[in-house]
Amino acid sequence: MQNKSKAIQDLYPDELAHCYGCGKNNPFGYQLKTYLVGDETIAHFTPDEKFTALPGSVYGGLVASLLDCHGTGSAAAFACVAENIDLENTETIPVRCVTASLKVDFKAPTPMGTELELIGKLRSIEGRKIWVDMTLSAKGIICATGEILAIKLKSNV
Ligand SMILES: CCCCCCCC(=O)SCCNC(=O)CCNC(=O)[C@H](O)C(C)(C)COP(=O)(O)OP(=O)(O)OC[C@H]1O[C@@H](n2cnc3c(N)ncnc32)[C@H](O)[C@@H]1OP(=O)(O)O
Repeated sequence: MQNKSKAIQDLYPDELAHCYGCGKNNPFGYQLKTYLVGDETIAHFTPDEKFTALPGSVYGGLVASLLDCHGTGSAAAFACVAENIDLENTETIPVRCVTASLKVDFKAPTPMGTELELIGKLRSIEGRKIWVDMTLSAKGIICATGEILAIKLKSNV
């Protein structure tokens, strides 16, 4: 697999870049960015206090939504690699992945105001079904794990 200097979400065409979690064209959203590095994907996000659950820790819905968008971004990246799409030399990708299933396990409180690191690993690709395993960590401690089943849409709509 290849190293990637551009986020996979920045390769979505403009009309599909409004996702609240990861769309580069949504000024109100998180604009999460997933990078392919070797055979893994990586993303970072630093939550602020509006995402509070218990004082000092992050609301689980945010954790789930970060895993959701990192998962679909990772699935799109892994699908592109499997299809020999050269991510380094393209402006937009033809692959669209959406979440069919997302499982989150909360392992430890996710701290507020600390950069979170999301890592994705491809488990398998079977036709249009792409499974990705993920971790969300803070300062090297795994706060949550996620498993996503992303489905590659049939058309490019
Ligand atoms: C491009 C920018 C993307 C940004 C995305 C950001 C992340 C998101 O939040 S996406 C939004 C949340 N997700 C959605 O709204 C998706 C809603 N669901 C759907 O649209 C459809 O159910 C969809 C597209 C997932 C699948 O529909 P369709 O394309 O008709 O495929 P379908 O034939 O039903 O399923 C394909 C395969 O997946 C399997 N599958 C589908 N859903 C599930 C599920 N929940 N669990 C297990 N397997 C499933 C099916 O059994 C089938 O398997 P097989 O090929 O072996 O028979």
